[in-house]
Amino acid sequence: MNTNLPMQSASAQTIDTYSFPRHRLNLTQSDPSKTPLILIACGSFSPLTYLHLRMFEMAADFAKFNTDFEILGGYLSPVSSAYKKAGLAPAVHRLRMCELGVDQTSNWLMVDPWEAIQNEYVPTAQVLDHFEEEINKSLGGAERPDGTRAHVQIALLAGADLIQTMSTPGVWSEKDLDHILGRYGTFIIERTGTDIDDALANLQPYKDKIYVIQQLIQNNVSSTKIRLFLRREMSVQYLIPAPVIEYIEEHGLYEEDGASSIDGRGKGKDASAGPSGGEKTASKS
Ligand SMILES: Nc1ncnc2c1ncn2[C@@H]1O[C@H](COP(=O)(O)OP(=O)(O)OP(=O)(O)O)[C@@H](O)[C@H]1O
Ligand SMILES: NC(=O)c1ccc[n+]([C@@H]2O[C@H](COP(=O)(O)O)[C@@H](O)[C@H]2O)c1
Repeated sequence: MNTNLPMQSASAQTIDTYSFPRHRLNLTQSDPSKTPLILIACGSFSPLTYLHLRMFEMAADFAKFNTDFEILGGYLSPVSSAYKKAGLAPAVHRLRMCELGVDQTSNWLMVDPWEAIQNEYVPTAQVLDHFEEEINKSLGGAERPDGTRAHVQIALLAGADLIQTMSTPGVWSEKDLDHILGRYGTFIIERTGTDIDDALANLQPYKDKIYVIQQLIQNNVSSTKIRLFLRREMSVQYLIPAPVIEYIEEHGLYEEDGASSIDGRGKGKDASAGPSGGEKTASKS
């Protein structure tokens, strides 16, 4: 596979040296009757799993067979260290693991370090604005076969559990929800343990921009479970990309639980991870 490596590794970038990764971006439309689309997956990726990568492939198939979108690219945007969720490895490691995960396995996915390298937590609405700015303002959107330019639709790619949090009071501001779902839209991958109808019940005003994707082959892997396995010195082979496993071993990541990084925002998902897993692990089983 042509791995098409970036000019500068995402994990080596700083706020001062940042440049938008576009080494695999093909801003040329082949079907002008379709709307060009770029998918953005925001998350912890601590660590990256095969399901995080599969989400893009499932969404690409869904877009191809069920919508009038033409996918031109996909980005992983790891959250910054300021998120302080339990089990969150430092951003530089999560960026590198995401890069290692996509470099050898994909010819269209990229890792954008912009969100991860910020000193402050950046809400998802602003992350999507960053992509809008880079792709439509700086790069001028996509080129149609006749040479004219087309606006690229930016959309959030997420699992059903993330969408369910959109109905949980205090997690998302109304303004941000309206911005994300009203302006950009979202592709949602169903997830074991999350009732999709329940998750979408309060989001009906935005239903035209919410695309729900069934997992035809169910994969219930989560980063929480991977961290739990690693702490117990159990194998995670074939659950996450091999270069990511090597990187974790090399840097001694996830040897201890993330309890010390729990903050006051209820992000301590690992706090009760016992033999049968913590609260979040259990809900996804
Ligand atoms: N098995 C899965 N099925 C569907 N969506 C998933 C799955 N695993 C991760 N996702 C989605 O991937 C995105 C990034 O998630 P994140 O990095 O928080 O992964 P996670 O596995 O849920 O992590 P953690 O277990 O640490 O909370 C989220 O939108 C999440 O819903
Ligand atoms: N208000 C917000 O913008 C908001 C709220 C909750 C989660 N998120 C994002 O969702 C992603 C996944 O979060 P969790 O791992 O906490 O489920 C992260 O990228 C995070 O930034 C954003």
